[in-house]
Amino acid sequence: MIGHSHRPGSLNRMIERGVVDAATLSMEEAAANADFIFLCVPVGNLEEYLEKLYSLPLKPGCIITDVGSTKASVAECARRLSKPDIHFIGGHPMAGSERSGVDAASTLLFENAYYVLTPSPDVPEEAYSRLEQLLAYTRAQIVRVDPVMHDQIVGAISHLPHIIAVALVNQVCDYNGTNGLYRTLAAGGFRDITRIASSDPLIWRDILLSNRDVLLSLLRDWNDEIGSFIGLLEGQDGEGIRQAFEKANLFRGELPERRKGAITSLFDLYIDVPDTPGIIGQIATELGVRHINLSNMQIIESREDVPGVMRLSFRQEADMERAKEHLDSLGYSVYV
Ligand SMILES: NC(=O)C1=CN([C@@H]2O[C@H](COP(=O)(O)OP(=O)(O)OC[C@H]3O[C@@H](n4cnc5c(N)ncnc54)[C@H](O)[C@@H]3O)[C@@H](O)[C@H]2O)C=CC1
Ligand SMILES: O=C(O)C(=O)Cc1ccc(O)cc1
Repeated sequence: MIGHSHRPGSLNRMIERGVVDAATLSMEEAAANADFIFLCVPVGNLEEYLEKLYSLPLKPGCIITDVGSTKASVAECARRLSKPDIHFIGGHPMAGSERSGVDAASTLLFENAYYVLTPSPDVPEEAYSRLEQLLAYTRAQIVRVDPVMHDQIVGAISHLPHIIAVALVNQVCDYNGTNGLYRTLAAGGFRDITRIASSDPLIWRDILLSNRDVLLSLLRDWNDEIGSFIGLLEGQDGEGIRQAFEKANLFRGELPERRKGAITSLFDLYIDVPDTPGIIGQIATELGVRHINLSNMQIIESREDVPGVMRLSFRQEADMERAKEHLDSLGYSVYV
């Protein structure tokens, strides 16, 4: 497997982390003789990369795919460029995080996640199954979807929530300008539900612009939803509020529980610990020596001399379970 990046620093990190066998600054060199080419650049750079690739003498039968978060624009570009012996199959692994760069790479990232493929009708079944077989190594579940429908669905379940998270954080940030207590008290749950607001600004600029029409329509619907809450409050309509929560509870209760989705869930453990100096380091070391990957840790109540509750967040359920077992055995009170 050959990695290509335009940044020399990334090449060393790819090799050091064992993500690729060889790395090069030359796209031509990386693409020559490839059976599969994965484009993992921001959505706004996909077209320029596709154009460069289609102008090269690629291996006949080569499959080009991408991992971009929108699928309609790249599908349209590939349709325009199409060549008989080169097959483009758009892809979107629906897992990831707010982190970026090769240092965020993980072999388990796509395990049990949905991986959407959006082949155009003229892609031969033989080529589609070759890509499917390769992706089987990620242990993701492949789902075949039309690119336009993909953008509508992912717009609603991933892109719109990112906009809402950013708008919510920015609204509170503006209030905080007048009274710094907003930031202090926004610890905990507010931080959790707005995690995705920390996503990479340039990656998300491209995603939102690429899915602009879908998002404009979704945002108008969002305005209506918020407008209806304004109406309920203005009319002091308690029954309407109850019904809105009940409808949401019902639909949310039907969501698949422990499955990776377009927005990654974290698996949390809570431990009763005294808030003493060094406690965070002590627990992190315990988990580190057992190679248990921790995503985040936080003391929720941190007044001096009062027992604190520490929250440990894991990206993998298995890591959370191993951590619980180990910390239990050390005598900590651990809650899921
Ligand atoms: N972050 C996530 O969780 C997910 C991201 N995606 C998609 O994956 C793609 C890559 O995103 P991430 O891996 O998050 O970002 P990343 O920042 O880790 O990777 C982007 C790569 O593109 C390179 N790059 C940036 N600007 C470039 C330019 N002008 N020309 C050439 N290369 C350039 C960067 O050097 C970097 O190697 C995006 O299309 C994104 O929509 C898809 C699923 C999940
Ligand atoms: O941080 C998260 O949970 C994400 O939302 C990750 C993500 C980002 C972009 C995608 O197209 C899919 C998943």
